[in-house]
Amino acid sequence: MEVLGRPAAGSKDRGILIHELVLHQWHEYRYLVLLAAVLLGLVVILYFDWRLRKERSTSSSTASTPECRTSVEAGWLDEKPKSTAPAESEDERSERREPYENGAVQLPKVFVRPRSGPKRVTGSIVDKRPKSESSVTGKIQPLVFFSSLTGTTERCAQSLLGELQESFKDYSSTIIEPQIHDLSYIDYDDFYVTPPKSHKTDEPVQYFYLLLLPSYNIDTALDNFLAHLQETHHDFRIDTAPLSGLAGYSVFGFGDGEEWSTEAEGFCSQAVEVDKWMAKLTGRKRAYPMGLGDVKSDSQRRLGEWRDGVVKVLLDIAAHGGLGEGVAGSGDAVESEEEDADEVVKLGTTPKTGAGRLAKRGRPQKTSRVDDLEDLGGKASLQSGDDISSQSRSPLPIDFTTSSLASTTPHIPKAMVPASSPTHASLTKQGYTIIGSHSGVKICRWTKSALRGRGSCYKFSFYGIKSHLCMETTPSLSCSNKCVFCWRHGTNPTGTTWRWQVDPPEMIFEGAKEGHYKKIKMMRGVPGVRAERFQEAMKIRHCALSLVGEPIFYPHINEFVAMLHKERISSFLVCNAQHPDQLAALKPVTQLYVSIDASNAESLRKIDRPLHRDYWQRFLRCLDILREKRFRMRTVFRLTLVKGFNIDEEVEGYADLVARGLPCFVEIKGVTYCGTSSSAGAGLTMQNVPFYDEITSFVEALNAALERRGLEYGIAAEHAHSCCVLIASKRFYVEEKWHTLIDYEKFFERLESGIDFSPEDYMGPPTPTWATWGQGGFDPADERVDRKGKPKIEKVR
Ligand SMILES: Cc1cc2nc3c(=O)[nH]c(=O)nc-3n(C[C@H](O)[C@H](O)[C@H](O)COP(=O)(O)O)c2cc1C
Ligand code: SF4
Repeated sequence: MEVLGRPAAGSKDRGILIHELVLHQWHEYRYLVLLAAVLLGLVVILYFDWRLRKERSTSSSTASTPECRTSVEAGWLDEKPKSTAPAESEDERSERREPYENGAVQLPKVFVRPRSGPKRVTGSIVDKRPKSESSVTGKIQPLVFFSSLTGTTERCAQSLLGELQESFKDYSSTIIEPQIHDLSYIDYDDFYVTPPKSHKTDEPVQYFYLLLLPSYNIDTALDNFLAHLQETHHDFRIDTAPLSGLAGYSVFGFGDGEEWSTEAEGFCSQAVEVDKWMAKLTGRKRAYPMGLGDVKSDSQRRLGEWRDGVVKVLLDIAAHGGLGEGVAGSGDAVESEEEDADEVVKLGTTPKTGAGRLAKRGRPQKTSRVDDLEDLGGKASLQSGDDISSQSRSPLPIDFTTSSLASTTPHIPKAMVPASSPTHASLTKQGYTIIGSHSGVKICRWTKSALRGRGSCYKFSFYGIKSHLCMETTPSLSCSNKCVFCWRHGTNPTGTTWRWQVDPPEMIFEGAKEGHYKKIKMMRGVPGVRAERFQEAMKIRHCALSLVGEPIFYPHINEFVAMLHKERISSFLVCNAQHPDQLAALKPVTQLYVSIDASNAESLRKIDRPLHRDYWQRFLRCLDILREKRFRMRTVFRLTLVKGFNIDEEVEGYADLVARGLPCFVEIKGVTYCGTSSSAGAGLTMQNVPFYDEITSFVEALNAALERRGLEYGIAAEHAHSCCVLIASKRFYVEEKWHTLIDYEKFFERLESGIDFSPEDYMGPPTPTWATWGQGGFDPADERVDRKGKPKIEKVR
């Protein structure tokens, strides 16, 4: 082993020698080596720096997105060119910058210097909000919105408008004169889905909404507004904050502090809710805190304070181009946890969470869709005294097609028209008898006229219905339209879904008959009432389910109609073509109408002002359903002509609709002007009522258009006195004579037989000659009188 160790010892000595030599050299030259290394490093750094400068000055083609700009870089990019070119104006500069903001022009690539050590983040927070959200561009247009039932809020809104106009008159370069809108008469889609479009394309405008709202714990139009805000927020097709383009908004609520002393008890509860939804829809752009005023004490003072605050904010936005951080008193856009808490309900926590929270406010409690159904049925049975099994046997045909997940349907359904409500008072004043909580009955002027032997309405001339034997009623005072010609004086409840307590059909039927007979009896002492007619009138033979509202909206409409038929009362049911599912489920009635108020979607939107967004699809589906039903019951299109709305150039469109629905009859009628403030608010005046000549010209044109399409129709009858003409299918033209009358006895016989039957099976005798086209349509057995009761000579065309 020693022999082997020798060579190893020699090589070790050599290694030590080399090591010592290197060490010696290092000590000798170390300063020189270090100096050379430092110099080399400097040269390398200078080289890269030169390369970078050269690249910056020549490159113009590599991309960078605006989001990538740090504040320093942004400063560099926006720096004025150091050339000798003439100075740019601000407009020119903004024009030059605009393409960067659009991302249309590509910016020079920013060189990122490699760094050693931990990563350092520099620059300001990148604002990813849309431009419209973070700053105001162009002029500001304040819009005052109000809702009012008894006029208080309207008056305050009008004077606020004047004060705002005065405040901003010297700021016309930045603030456009404020405007006012009644929430009952605007199309929500125009203002509350996205902000309105500015008419002046050259001048960008941003809107500032000021909402003045009362609160009602009964159903009013405000419930629809709230439902619209909620549905818009939850609509999966649109952004959850589609109003973020507004410059800002603020709400002022009016309430009664004596009755509802605290917010928890419901003081200004609806204004509070609107404010909450507006915060969501605008992406939290509450520009000034909500104001609340007690109409019994401090509302004027509070409104004044709120107005001053809002004016300051508006001037501030106009001056600084945005809400900024420090608007006095506004705080954060979220004023309470409520706005977020609601999201929790939406995302699926138990409905009780939301219910408890909202109950605090004294407003309807949110619940799930399943709860809505069960509760509605359950409550209905409790209300009516029906047993639970009978309720569960007949589920309510509620229309959920437009209801959202977080429905506004109250947990405890409210009365549609409570006895204490202004709607009740208004309808009673108009002569309606309110039955239960959602139905009404009224005797019409033709019933009174027939009792006095002064003529029946067109239904006698066309179908053989004597007006004094006819009851006009509706099981639903609510409907899903806001027609410009509606008689309801704008106060009635409207809704896309049935969300009220449900009265049993027996109660409505008994109540309607009682109310009708009571009114007939009141005619006993009226001069001219004929004894025999009075006697006859004490047995109702016909029922027009058409008064106001939407009869098929009532969940038990089929049961109600069956009760009429059981007592051999014929049924004429008019619906507004907005509820196809209910229409499809409707069992035979004597005559089924759909209102055809326009020939195209745009015109229908203007005249019927439907609440359903898919109103036109619903309308067309109803026509298809009517077409299917045409061999099972008499089907009718009812056209109500309103001059300036739905007559001009619409003949061909109406003819197309007839071709689609193939109704047995088409009734064409001129609108009746009811002279209410609501019709005036809708832009309707006496000028919109067509003359009978205009009606007849339209009818002739429509008849010709049907003929051109090869459709077998003809003008069958007229009743000039009601401005009404009947076009009928040739199915009712037998042996050279129109047979538009109905054989009611045959109708009941067929119905009771349980065997399928068609309209021809209960076709009556020929239409009387005096009622046919060209004869005027006034029954010669009656006496025609003028408004003062003086005999009048019937003019025959
Ligand atoms: C039937 C009815 C219900 C009301 N409900 C409430 C309510 O729940 N909370 C509230 O603060 N005020 C309530 N009020 C008071 C009104 O909001 C208040 O009178 C308001 O000024 C009415 O405004 P308007 O005249 O513009 O319709 C109610 C008033 C009535 C007649
Ligand atoms: S459908 Fe009838 S009740 Fe409803 S708004 Fe139109 S006219 Fe009035």
